[in-house]
Amino acid sequence: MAYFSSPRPQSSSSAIKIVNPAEHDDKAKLQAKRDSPQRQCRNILIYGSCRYQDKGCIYYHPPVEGSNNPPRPDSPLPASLSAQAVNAPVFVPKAPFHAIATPSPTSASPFTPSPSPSTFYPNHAEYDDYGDSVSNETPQTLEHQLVNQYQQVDYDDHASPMGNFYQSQQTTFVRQPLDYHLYSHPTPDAFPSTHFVSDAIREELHNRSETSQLVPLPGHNLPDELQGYHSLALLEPSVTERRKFFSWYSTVYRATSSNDGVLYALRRIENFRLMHQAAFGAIETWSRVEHPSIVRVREAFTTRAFNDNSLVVAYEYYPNAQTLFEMHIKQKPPVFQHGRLSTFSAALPEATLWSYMTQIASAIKVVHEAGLAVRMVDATKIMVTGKNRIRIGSCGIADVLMYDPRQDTAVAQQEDLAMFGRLVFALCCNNLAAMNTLPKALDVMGRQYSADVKALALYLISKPGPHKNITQVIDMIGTNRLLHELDDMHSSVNRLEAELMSELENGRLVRLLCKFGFINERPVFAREPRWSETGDRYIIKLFRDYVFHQVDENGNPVINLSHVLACLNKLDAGTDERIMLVSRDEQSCLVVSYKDVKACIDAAFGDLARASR
Ligand SMILES: Nc1ncnc2c1ncn2[C@@H]1O[C@H](COP(=O)(O)OP(=O)(O)OP(=O)(O)O)[C@@H](O)[C@H]1O
Repeated sequence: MAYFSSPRPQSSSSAIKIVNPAEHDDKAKLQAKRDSPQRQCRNILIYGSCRYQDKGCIYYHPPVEGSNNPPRPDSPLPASLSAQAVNAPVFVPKAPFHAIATPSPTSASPFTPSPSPSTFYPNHAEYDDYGDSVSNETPQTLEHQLVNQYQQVDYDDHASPMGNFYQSQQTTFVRQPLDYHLYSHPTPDAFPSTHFVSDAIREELHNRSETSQLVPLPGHNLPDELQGYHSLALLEPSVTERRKFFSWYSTVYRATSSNDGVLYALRRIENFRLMHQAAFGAIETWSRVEHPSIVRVREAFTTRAFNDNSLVVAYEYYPNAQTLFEMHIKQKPPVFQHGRLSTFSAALPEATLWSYMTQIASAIKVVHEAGLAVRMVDATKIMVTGKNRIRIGSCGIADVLMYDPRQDTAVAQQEDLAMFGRLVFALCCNNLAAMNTLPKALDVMGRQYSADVKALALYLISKPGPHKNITQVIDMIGTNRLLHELDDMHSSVNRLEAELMSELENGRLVRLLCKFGFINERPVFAREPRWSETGDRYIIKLFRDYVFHQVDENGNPVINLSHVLACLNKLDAGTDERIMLVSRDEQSCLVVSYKDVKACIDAAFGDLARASR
C-alpha cells in the first residue's frame, strides 16, 4: 500500500464557492448558455485537456502553448477560476471513474490497475478506458464471486498451516481464522508486488500473531496467577511421551506478564526443591547474556502454585517455535508418495547444517566468554524461530538444578563442545542416539556430507584438552562459511527492509482515515448540530463521498481500493491537483485541490483537538 502520488504540476488552485443554481432560473436561457460553443470546455478546467476536442466536443478549447492554432480573442482563458466557473457545462464521464476491481476466478487478468497512482490517474481520458472493463454485475454477484475466490485460494492452500482446518468437516473451532488473503489475493499480474508485504511473510507473521492469541484449552488445571504471570497455556501436547530434563520432568507454558503485558515462555521443573538460594546467581548472569542465537533468560522463581515445589524459569517467547528435534529428527507421520505410504524424511541440506553450526558456535563463544557454560546443547532444547534461525533455549536451568559452587566451569565448557558434537551427529543421521553406534553414524555422515563436516564433528567429540575450545571450532568452520553466513544475514535484512517499506505508509493512511472518522457526521459539536455539515466540514464530507461513495452511470457503487489509496495519498501530500466535488442533490458542485481539502481537514481536526483538551 505504499504508493505515493507525485503531484501534477498545475496552476495554483483555490476552493470555489458552491453556487446553488437559482430555482427560478430560466431553463431555456441556461440551456442556451450551456450549449454555447464559446464556453470553455469543463474538461480543460478540470483536467487540462479534453480527449473529445477533435471528436466533436462543441465547447471552446483554448490553444495549447506552442501549437499553431491562433488564440481566440473573444474567449480568453481565465487566469484563475472564477466562481462562475462552476456553471460551466458539467463533465459527464462516458463511464464511471473507476471500474470495479473484480477478481473473477475465471478471468485470466481480473484487475489491471496501472502500476502507480501517478500514472493511474494522469488524466480523465483513462477513466474511459476503465469504463471498457466495467462489469455489469450487481454488487451481490460481485460479492459472491469474491467469496468464491477467497474460498478457492484458501481451501487450495495445502501448504498453509491452516490447511487441515479448512479441510476438516468438523466445526469444533468457534474462532474464525483470519483470511490472510482478504485484500491482496489473487495478485493481478500488473500489480507490483512491492505494494504489499509478500504473502509468505504476511502469512508467517499472521500465524505467529494468531498463535500468540490462542485461548488455552480448558481442563489442564493451571493456576490463574503465578508470580506476576497470568493466562497460562501449555506449549506442548500433554499426551506425548515424557523425557526427563536431567532427573526431573519439565513442562513449558506460555504466559502473560502482569508487569509489561508481554508473553513469556515459562519452563517449569516439577517437584524440585531449591536447596541453595545462591543457585539463582547464575540466572542473574544469564539474564545479562544477549545474543541473537540464545533465548533470553528473564527471571527464575520457585512456586507452589502447581501444588508441588516447582522451579520456574521465564524466557523470551517465540510463537510457533519448533525444536530442532521436532523439525528434523522426529519421525514424521507417513505420507502417500508414488502410490504408497512413505516415512522418508529428507536429509538436512549441508548449507543449512553449516548455518546452524555457525550460529551455535557463535552463541557458545559468547557464553564461554561470559564465564558460563551452556550445559544444554541438545536438539530438544534448540529452537528454530524462523527460516534457518535457531536459538539455544533453556539456558540457566541446568546451573540451578546442578548447582555446585565447587564445579569447574572449564570442564562444563569442554562438555558443551562434546554435546555440540553429538548434536551434529544427531542432525546428520536424523537420530538423537546416533553417537551410540559411532561407526554407522560416521558411515552415514560420510555418504551425505563433506569431509569438513565429519572432521568438525570428530573434533567436537574428541577428548578434552587445553587447546580444544570454541575458538578452534570457529576456525574450523572457516572464514568462507562465516562470510557466507554474514552475506545471507545481510540479504535477509535487505529483504525485510524492502518488505517494511511496502507497508510504511499504512499508518499514515490509517491516521487520515481516523481524522475523517472524527470529523464526519459528528452529531453535536460546540452546540452546533450541523457542525459537520457546514463550512470546511461540508467540503470534507463531499470529499469523503468522492473517495468512498462513487457510483457508476447506473448508480451502482464503485468499489475501487486503488482510487481510495490514490486519493488519500494525494490528500496527505496536499497536491495542487483539482477535483470536482458534487453535492448529494447534484445541484451544485465545487472544484477544489487536494491542498484545499487538506487545509479543511487540518482546521476541522484542530477544532476538535482544541475542544478535547
Ligand atoms: N521460549 C520458547 N518460546 C516458544 N516456544 C517454546 C519456548 N521454549 C520451548 N518452547 C516450545 O515448547 C515445546 C516444548 O518444549 P520442550 O523443551 O519441552 O521440548 P520437548 O521436545 O517436548 O522436550 P522434552 O521432551 O525434553 O520436554 C516445544 O514445542 C518448544 O518449541
